[in-house]
Amino acid sequence: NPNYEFAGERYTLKDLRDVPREHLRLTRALGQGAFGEVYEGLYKMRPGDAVEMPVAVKTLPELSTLQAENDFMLEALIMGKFNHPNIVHLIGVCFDKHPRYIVLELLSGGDLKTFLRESRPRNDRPSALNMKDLLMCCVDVAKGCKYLEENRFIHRDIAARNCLLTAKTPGRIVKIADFGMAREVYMSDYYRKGGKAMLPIKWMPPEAFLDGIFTTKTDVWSYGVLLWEVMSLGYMPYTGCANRNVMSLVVSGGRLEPPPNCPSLVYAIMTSCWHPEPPQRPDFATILEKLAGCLQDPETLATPLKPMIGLTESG
Ligand SMILES: CN1CCN(c2ccc(C(=O)Nc3n[nH]c4c3C=[N+](C(=O)[C@H](O)c3ccccc3)C4)cc2)CC1
Repeated sequence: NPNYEFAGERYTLKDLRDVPREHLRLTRALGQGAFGEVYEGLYKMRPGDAVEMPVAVKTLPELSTLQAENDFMLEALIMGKFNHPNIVHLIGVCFDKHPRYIVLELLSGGDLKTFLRESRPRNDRPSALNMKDLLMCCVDVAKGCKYLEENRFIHRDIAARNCLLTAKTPGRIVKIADFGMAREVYMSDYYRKGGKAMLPIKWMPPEAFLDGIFTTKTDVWSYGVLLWEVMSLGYMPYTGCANRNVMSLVVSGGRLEPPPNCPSLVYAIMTSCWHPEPPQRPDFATILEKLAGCLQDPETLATPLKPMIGLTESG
């Protein structure tokens, strides 16, 4: 069993529950296969059971590089470490042979970015969402981020595309669901800087894309951009602006404008997450307090949702 060093701790595969392949059956590709190799499946927890548990199954293509194998395994090890209602739960792995499977909690509502875009008000249907719905989504993600912060885990890719919903209907819960594998979905969100890994520049603070410095305050900055994504109902940040222009804009103090009708209390949280000095950015406990304040402010809650008009945006 290879050991893995991560965040100062040692992991081995034996710590993960082994799911017998014969107790698992894949039923359909999820999200029109948009998420690469992720399937819905049914898992017979105990052989004699009549009931089968719906699950999501991530598969590793048979022809994968050793690096991909390791990334896949590391993702399972990382997720196996977490136990929080706002982080997608790992059920187990099938690593005995190819194709390798990671078996995860099924979230049937799809990703947060798609959900927001689908929820934009249309003339035939005013938005199904209100400000409270949006703020509750933000609270869920902040709770997941606070848990990661407490566990000294730096996510590095907090964004609406990497969050999933249990359902689209009220009572929905948002969970952080991607630890490095979902990025092929929104490739345009990533930028190849100097031939190195693809970087989500529009979600990164200056110290990260300039000096490769990642701390929990990196995730705070990204969370501020996620707030903007939610309040804009799923727009691409810095609409129409190329990544390298975003870098120079942000370095010289430029920031995202408030989305239309964004309550000032919420915009104030975003801008606090985008402080140039990492230590000056709030921690997630503070962010949650500020969000609680927004949820108790009648004027904020009464703000109607209005999508951005004018600029068409990509992605
Ligand atoms: C009409 N709509 C069409 C779209 N539809 C969907 C679309 C996608 C999903 C889906 O992927 N659900 C997942 N549940 N658990 C995991 C999932 C993905 N995981 C992963 O680990 C993926 O890598 C991942 C991670 C973060 C974000 C996306 C994908 C773990 C569910 C419903 C609902 C009905």
